[in-house]
Amino acid sequence: MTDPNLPDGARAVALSAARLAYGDRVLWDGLDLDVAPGEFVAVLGPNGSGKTSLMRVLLGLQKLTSGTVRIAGSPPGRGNRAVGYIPQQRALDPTVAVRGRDLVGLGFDGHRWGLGLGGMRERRRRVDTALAAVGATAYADRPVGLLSGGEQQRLRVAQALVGDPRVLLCDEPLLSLDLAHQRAVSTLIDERRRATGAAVLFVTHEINPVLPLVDRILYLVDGRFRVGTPEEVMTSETLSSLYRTDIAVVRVHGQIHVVGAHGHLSDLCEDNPHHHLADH
Ligand SMILES: Nc1ncnc2c1ncn2[C@@H]1O[C@H](COP(=O)(O)OP(=O)(O)OP(=O)(O)O)[C@@H](O)[C@H]1O
Repeated sequence: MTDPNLPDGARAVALSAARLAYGDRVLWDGLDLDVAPGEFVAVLGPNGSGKTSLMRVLLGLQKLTSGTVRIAGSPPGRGNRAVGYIPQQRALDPTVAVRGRDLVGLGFDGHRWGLGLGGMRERRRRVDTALAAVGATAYADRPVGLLSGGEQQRLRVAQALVGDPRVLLCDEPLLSLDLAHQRAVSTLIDERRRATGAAVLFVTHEINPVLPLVDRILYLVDGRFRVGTPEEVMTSETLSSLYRTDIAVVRVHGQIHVVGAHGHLSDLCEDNPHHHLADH
């Protein structure tokens, strides 16, 4: 938990009394969330509960209906370079001819190095390092449209990391990656937050692949939410109260399984990784 006496700039993310509504539809209200540097917060919830909308608020693409939001002490938006973003996976059109290396370079542009010779050299060095970190060096010069979904996703991770963000927003970044690359990408994100103190907000439908990394969970359901450690949030009592129905949370071999009493909770999805493919 963040020290309440910390100044705003010492918090990676500070949401206070945040409310987001589209017309009559309230996605969340009274949301207070301080994320400390280096903290890993998983954002969970069924389809439509407002996880991506939260990312959009933190990116400055969506205004809060009321309340305040600060990223590293400043308002979110284009001028705030503290944020790296790994968007939801969407396959790129095969005709996209931009090279992976250039895609990653976009994540660096606008940073403090300028375009002088030294800046260009630094840019190249950083891009090479980021490409190597995600294992994408071998295909960095190929057109991204021709790469597989998993290869494209690894480039997006490199793009988000190349600018050394203080906050890393990840919207289901493991989707479409095979198990080995899921591990590689989660390890990379984890190493980065430990090395640089970047805070991580990680939207996911599947908590188990990242459970060992998670400090706290923000669980959103139908306008209600709970923030706490996995031990506090992932309990039958808390989830039953959030979903307003009987839910059993079972821990098996260090994994968490969520079972709805009437089998209608596929949206919970820890046991059903396929549901969201239909939505995006
Ligand atoms: N600009 C908008 N105007 C009106 N409604 C919107 C807008 N953006 C999102 N919504 C609605 O807000 C709700 C939350 O959407 P959001 O994408 O944040 O959910 P999510 O939790 O990320 O869902 P999923 O798990 O399906 O990705 C949805 O019902 C969506 O239709």
